[in-house]
Amino acid sequence: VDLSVSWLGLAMANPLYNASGVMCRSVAELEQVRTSAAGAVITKSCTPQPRVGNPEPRYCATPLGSINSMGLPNAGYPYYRDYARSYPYAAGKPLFLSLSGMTLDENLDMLRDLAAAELLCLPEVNLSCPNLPGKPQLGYDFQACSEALTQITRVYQGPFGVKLPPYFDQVHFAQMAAVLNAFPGLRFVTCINSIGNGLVIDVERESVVIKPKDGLGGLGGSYVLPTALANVREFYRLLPDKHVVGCGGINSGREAFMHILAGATVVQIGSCLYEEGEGAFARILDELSALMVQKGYQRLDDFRGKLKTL
Ligand SMILES: O=C(O)c1[nH]c(=O)[nH]c(=O)c1I
Repeated sequence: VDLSVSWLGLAMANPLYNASGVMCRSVAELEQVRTSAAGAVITKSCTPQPRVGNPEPRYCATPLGSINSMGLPNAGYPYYRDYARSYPYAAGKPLFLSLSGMTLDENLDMLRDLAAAELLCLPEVNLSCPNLPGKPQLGYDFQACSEALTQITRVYQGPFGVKLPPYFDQVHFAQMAAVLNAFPGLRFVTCINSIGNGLVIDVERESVVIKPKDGLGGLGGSYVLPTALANVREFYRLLPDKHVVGCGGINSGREAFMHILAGATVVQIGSCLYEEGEGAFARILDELSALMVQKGYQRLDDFRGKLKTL
């Protein structure tokens, strides 16, 4: 079967890569992804200066997924920009740069520099970090998103994307789509970021499992799959001129198939990659291929976006 994807002027051998935040904070980790079976690489969301992030424990895996309140620990924008400078684009795996400034000005400063650097990587602007105490998720403030995107498209004229939080209301889907459709330069949306502010409890210890925010953190893994699929399908319908990147709950070829059936052009793995390591890429791709063979599909376009309704 042919797992290749052609989008945004990029050619990918397969639709699978890491979700920002997982296996992507250091060059060593980024190289682990790049030299794995993954079809692309994305960096950890960054701020202009390095950040230590929240106190530990700040990540915990559970049978149904994960909870994290990392607090945007990262090596700082220059570190990732320099990686992007020396990145071997000719090897055929695109590089995405995730940006998550603490303020709009921080995002504009990073994007201005990125525009001037004329690199082949593509920005994914994070509108949805749920773990910065006192900071609301920009993605839930439609007016603020519209203003931010207006300024972003002024300083960055190239193709870019945004990482969205999950939405849970059809009016919100429509309102956010109306904001996003006003920006032709915005070429993709990544749905979804973790479901913010969940609470995991350890019965034996009668305690929360992560330190920040008295235990509140973003949920990932199987917990979020139906919500992720809903966000992919709704934005696939509402943003006809843009791509949707699927993220959330992909543990096997079956969930990757679901995301693509719902309309995703490419898909990212987070919790599963964190727990299993880079071998997850080859395993999931093999499972997706086997499923396609079973169903008689030759390529991803044979079923992408063709989820049936009743
Ligand atoms: O806590 C984090 O670093 C984090 N964690 C997430 O689950 N999503 C995000 O966008 C971020 I920036």
